[in-house]
Amino acid sequence: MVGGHRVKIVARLRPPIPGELSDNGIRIITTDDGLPSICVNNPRDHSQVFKFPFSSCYGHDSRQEDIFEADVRPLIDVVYSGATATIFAYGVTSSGKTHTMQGSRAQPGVIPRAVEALFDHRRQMREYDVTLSASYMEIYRDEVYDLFVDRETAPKLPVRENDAGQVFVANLSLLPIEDISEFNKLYTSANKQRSVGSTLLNRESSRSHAILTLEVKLTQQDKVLTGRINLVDLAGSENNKLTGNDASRLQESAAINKSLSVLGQVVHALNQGASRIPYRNSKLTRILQDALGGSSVGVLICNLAPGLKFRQDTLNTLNFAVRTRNVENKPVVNEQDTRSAPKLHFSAVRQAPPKLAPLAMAPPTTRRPRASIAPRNAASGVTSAAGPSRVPRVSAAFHMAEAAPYPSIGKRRESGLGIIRERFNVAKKITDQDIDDKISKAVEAEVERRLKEKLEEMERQRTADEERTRQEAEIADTTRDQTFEIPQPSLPSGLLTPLLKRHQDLDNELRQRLQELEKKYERDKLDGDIVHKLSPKSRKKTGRAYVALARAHSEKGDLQVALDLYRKAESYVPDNMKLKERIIEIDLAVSHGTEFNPSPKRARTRRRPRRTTQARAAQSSLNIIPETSVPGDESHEEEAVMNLLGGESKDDPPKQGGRVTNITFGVELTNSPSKRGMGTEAYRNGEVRRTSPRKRARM
Ligand SMILES: Nc1ncnc2c1ncn2[C@@H]1O[C@H](COP(=O)(O)OP(=O)(O)OP(=O)(O)O)[C@@H](O)[C@H]1O
Repeated sequence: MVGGHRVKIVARLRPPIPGELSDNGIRIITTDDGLPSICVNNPRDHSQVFKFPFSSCYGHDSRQEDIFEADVRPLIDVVYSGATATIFAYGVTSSGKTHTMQGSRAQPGVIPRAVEALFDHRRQMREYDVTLSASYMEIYRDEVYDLFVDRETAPKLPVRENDAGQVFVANLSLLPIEDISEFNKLYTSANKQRSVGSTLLNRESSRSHAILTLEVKLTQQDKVLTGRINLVDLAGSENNKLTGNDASRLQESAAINKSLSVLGQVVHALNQGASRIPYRNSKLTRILQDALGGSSVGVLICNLAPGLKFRQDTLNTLNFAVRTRNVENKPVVNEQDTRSAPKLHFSAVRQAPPKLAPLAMAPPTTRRPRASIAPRNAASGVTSAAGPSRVPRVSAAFHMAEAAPYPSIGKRRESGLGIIRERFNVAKKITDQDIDDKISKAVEAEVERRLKEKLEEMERQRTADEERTRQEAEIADTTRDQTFEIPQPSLPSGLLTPLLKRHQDLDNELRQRLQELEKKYERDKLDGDIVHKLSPKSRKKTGRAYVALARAHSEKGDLQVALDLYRKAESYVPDNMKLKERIIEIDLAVSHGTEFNPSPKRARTRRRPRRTTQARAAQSSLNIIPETSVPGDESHEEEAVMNLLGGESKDDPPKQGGRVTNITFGVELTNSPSKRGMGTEAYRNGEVRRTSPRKRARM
């Protein structure tokens, strides 16, 4: 064990991009104790400034190398010591995550610099035999794809867990890399496969989470140290009003927002010391399990976008960062004795799981076709089953070297499975078919074992519940028997009535208890999935119910309970920005012990009548962008949200008669000259957006 390690937070503010309006609403200052802080004006009350101190904060003029040298290079030593490090870039769409991680040819980001540093370091490790390998996956709409496999044929990869509880992506390629130029070729080609799309906020917006893993294997006699660095470029959270997403983008966006919302729930559960951490609620969190409360050294780079339109997202990101910095990991050194079976890691299949090693000795059995092998046969004319409908990157933002066509990479393009085959062939001189059989059998056995375990666990639970119920029934029976043993004729009339009534009550109680147990059993079974099993309407309804409950608690001053309930609501309506806003406010009020003043519940507003074509034409001739004209607009959603939260609006005047309120984000509250009134006119891409009549009426 290397020792407890908190996730390190690095904040980076990008410069305004051409055509984008900027203001001084987000700044970096250095506090008296020398810590840099991100300062953000409250978007709802410009007289408030929120401060978020982090160990590293980078302004719009920061250089790629500044971040790398200060916050990433130290991790290279960690990797060479045999531990795992994970760096993930988090932030709203277009905040600069891909720029920070990949960069461009002129400004290479964390990834190319890390690769260079890993190769540089290798030269110093003369006493070891060092090999470097890479795997690269993307999580697109909650499915995992191998970016080193042609995207037309890439199958969805399953996420599994080995006996040691390590999560891994089965059949993910782990390719050896000899030098930087070889990596560049692979990486450039793979990036072209990544799902990207154009939105109003980003011409090349990542529609998936991408995880590149670089693995270093240090061999010295019988010992093998395995260090890894996971470099994660998360897809950005999206406000569909700003992105102008169409229907297909909306689905992608929902998947992105959902997985990021689960990420937030995982961090929250870890902070609360919860017994159940909802890692399994999304593939992203399952795969990042090791980096969040696991055995990896973690660095979170929070990318922030300037400008008023991103202000709420910035606060969401910073709030997530504040919560994440409390997550503690327990890094371990991955050392193996080569005489024993190697361990498995989520990113690697080249290492056979412990169970696989002895299988090489077993006699060959009948071959079973494996779905994951199908794409490998694509070259020989065999097409795979329906592939993912992903959007290819039209032009990779990152071109470190001229892309080489895959065939030139030759053997190194072999999948992890292929590498296992190759190794076994050398060692035991057995056929591909034998190895496929053994691997299939091992995987099947593992799946069967897990299923059995799960069923046994459920059975144990049911038996325990039944036993309890039986005992309760016995008590009830005893009571009844005793009741009937009493010689009735000798009793005065009316004496039995209370006893019989009690018996009746017990029966009812027992029946009720049984029903509760059944419900609980069903609930437990559904727990992880329940949100996804509900229809959108039911999700909204449930979310609304939680919000009502949360609101009642917050009005009573029971903020912690209210916060938990709001978070519960968020798992049902993860896209609800208003709800996120409320969570941040209460979270900060709870963590700083300050007062929270819930706004009064507003009466439901009547829905505006649909605009006619003529009205729309008249509006467009005035060149005004009405709020409801944004493609993919969800004004009805917005209204539901307002109902959900009592009908507040971003344009609401500050509470408490315009005085500075005590809602403190971050650590400290300062006053700045009031800029109130700015919120009455919204700006988008330089065009003035007229405030809607509905909002004007409210102001
Ligand atoms: N620090 C920076 N300096 C200069 N340009 C930047 C910087 N950060 C981001 N940009 C530019 O901003 C735009 C958006 O950045 P990028 O694509 O990296 O955002 P993103 O967070 O990855 O977005 P998405 O989540 O939509 O993929 C790009 O044109 C990028 O070149």
